[in-house]
Amino acid sequence: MNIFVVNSGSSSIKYQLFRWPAEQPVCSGLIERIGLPDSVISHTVFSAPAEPQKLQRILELPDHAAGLREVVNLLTEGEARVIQDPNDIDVIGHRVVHGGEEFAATTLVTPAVKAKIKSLFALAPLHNPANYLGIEVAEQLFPRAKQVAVFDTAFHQTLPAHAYRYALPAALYHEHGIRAYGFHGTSHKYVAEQAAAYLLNPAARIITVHLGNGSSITAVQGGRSVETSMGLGPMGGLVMGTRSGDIDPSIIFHLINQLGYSPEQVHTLLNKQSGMLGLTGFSDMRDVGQAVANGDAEATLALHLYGYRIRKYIGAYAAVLGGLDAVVFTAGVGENDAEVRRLACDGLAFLGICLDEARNQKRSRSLREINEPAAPVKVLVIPTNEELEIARQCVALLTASPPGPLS
Ligand SMILES: Nc1ncnc2c1ncn2[C@@H]1O[C@H](COP(=O)(O)OP(=O)(O)O)[C@@H](O)[C@H]1O
Ligand SMILES: CC(=O)OP(=O)(O)O
Ligand SMILES: [Mg+2]
Repeated sequence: MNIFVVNSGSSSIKYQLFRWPAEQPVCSGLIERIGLPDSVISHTVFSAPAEPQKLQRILELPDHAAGLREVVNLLTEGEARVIQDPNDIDVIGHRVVHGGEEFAATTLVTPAVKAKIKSLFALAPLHNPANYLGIEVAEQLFPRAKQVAVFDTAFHQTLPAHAYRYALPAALYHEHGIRAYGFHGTSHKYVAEQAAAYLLNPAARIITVHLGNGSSITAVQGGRSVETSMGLGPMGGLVMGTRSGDIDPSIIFHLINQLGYSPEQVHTLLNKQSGMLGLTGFSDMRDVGQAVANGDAEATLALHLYGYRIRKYIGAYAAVLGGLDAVVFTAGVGENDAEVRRLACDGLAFLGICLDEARNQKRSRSLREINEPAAPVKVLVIPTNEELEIARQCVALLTASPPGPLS
């Protein structure tokens, strides 16, 4: 069975092709800068034991449809070809960021599911429109494939009401669904399961720290999400690449009433111009690190603010869990940035979190422990793999109630 997983972002598409049941992908890739004249496709074909074959193309991809069409060409034509025809794809797994309260699990895409995803555009404006477009384009390009939606919010549907409700008039929840939903659930679930297996403890109390362009932190107990830092939409909580994370709501009214911002301008400010970009001029943590190395005082402050926010949440979530077995760092920043991990864990020895700086500095692409050997709490770096988790969930859905032969 060929499963193609699509993770459409606002300006990028990540993808992997799996020939199930092998969990090593046949190929994977990333399209960046969609909509700009110099879009970049980085495509890798895996053919172990040979070295992976990598190719990169810079071309103009005006939109996601053009991007996915180019991927289909790579899959079916030329030197990197891995399938004969788009009809060889049996299943497409789509990452969908916001699923509201409707979707606690992976689901087949139907017109009603698409309508629901569309109705949530306003709550996840950087993500759901791109996810929706990815589904529409995939339906055209792969007409024979089953389309499956895997929601970032699904893993967090286990949050208790005292965690997901806001202290607002109750009707806003009952009539309008205003509550915390939580995001990056596929990633938090994937790394929490890896950590529990590593600890040989399915009941483990784990804090998973997903630090990518968007960032969030989750408290997991016995494999279930019990608290998470993002709320109604993917804006609250930690400091991110371009999003502010937690702010006092009175700032919004000050911006509008005193400084003349329109609601749209505030929205753009908090989503696209804040976070590390707003503080330093750089949204990419590698650029921030370089600025810090060059002695930039604002960048140094921003990095401390970023680490401090994570530390504050780790303390809070240790209290939520009533103790702690492991802290897991994952995603682009969490997996690669030793200084961020050091700042996030600084001063937490009283909770049993003691980093071993030599282990923290080591680089590796697999699960590793970075705590002092005798420390009571494991601190782990675990590479996330949202695409693999999405493929697994597609298989689980389709084999639970098989609608017919799959391949
Ligand atoms: N070697 C590195 N050191 C520090 N940060 C890194 C490194 N590699 C990647 N990153 C960070 O990871 C971020 C992207 O993470 P990723 O998980 O791919 O995010 P997203 O899925 O949200 O695009 C980049 O913005 C960059 O800041
Ligand atoms: C939900 C979210 O913030 O996703 P990403 O990190 O991919 O932007
Ligand atoms: Mg991501």
